[in-house]
Amino acid sequence: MSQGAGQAATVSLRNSVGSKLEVAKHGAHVLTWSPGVNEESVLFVSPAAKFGPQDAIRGGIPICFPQFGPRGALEQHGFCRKNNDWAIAKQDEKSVEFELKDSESTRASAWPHTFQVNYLVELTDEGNLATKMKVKNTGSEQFTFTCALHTYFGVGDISSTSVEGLRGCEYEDSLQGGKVLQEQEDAIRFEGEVDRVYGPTPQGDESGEDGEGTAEIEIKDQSHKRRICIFKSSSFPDAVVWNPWIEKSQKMADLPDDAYKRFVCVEVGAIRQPVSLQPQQEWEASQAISVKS
Ligand SMILES: O=P(O)(O)OC[C@H]1O[C@@H](O)[C@H](O)[C@@H](O)[C@@H]1O
Repeated sequence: MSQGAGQAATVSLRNSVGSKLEVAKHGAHVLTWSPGVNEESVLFVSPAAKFGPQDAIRGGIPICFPQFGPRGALEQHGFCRKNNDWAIAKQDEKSVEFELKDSESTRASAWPHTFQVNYLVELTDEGNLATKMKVKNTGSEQFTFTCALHTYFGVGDISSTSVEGLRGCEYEDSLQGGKVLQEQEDAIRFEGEVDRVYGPTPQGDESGEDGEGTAEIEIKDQSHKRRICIFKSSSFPDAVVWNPWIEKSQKMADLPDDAYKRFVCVEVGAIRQPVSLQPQQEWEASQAISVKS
């Protein structure tokens, strides 16, 4: 455990070809991921991010659980991302698994259930970032939850960035009070604030002919001349596309006013249809991210 991003206690992983990543114990929050030697992190972390015990870190991969956004009685995006009680369950050179169980404070919240979340973060031999989230109902009553891996992807310039793979998909437009629309475009481009929950999104094919599969969603970043490929399991049926643009950025104390130009959030999750777990039942979902030029 060391101090990363200036202030957070972190775990660092590095593979034999020089790929590396860093995860803060606070929130089991992936902060940086560099797929190649001497490459900058693909993930955006705000230069004004806060790392205190009560803060949600602005950037990287916050875990939204057991509530996505304002869809329930809890605070926005649930209590996991601000939680300091994550323990390290397992760790080796390539992976680290975090574990969070219900505590006095979670039981006193508007979601008072008995649960266990395990979150595995792995650096693959190819330098890709693979994550797996497991939720177990360890109590004696059924519960429901929504969740997301709220990834902030760094881009060279949001104006020459597009998100692809969602054409034909239904989405709730948060900027129009959740109005349900259907995506007409092959490429979602950014000329203002975008805040949408797509779902269910089309499934990709991890075993494609070239052995590399077909990503569900791709971010095309023309400035960096790269594509970020997002693979997700079917238990993450939904995907959020979010960029705050200028006015919202100006209102966010932990984001410089012009920082919206340098990231896009594509967040895989189980959002539109809450997941229901019976006592002792488990749920599991995964995401893998790779970068191609
Ligand atoms: O400021 P927060 O709580 O981290 O949320 C950031 C954004 O997170 C996104 O997931 C939501 O769709 C947006 O509506 C929200 O503004």
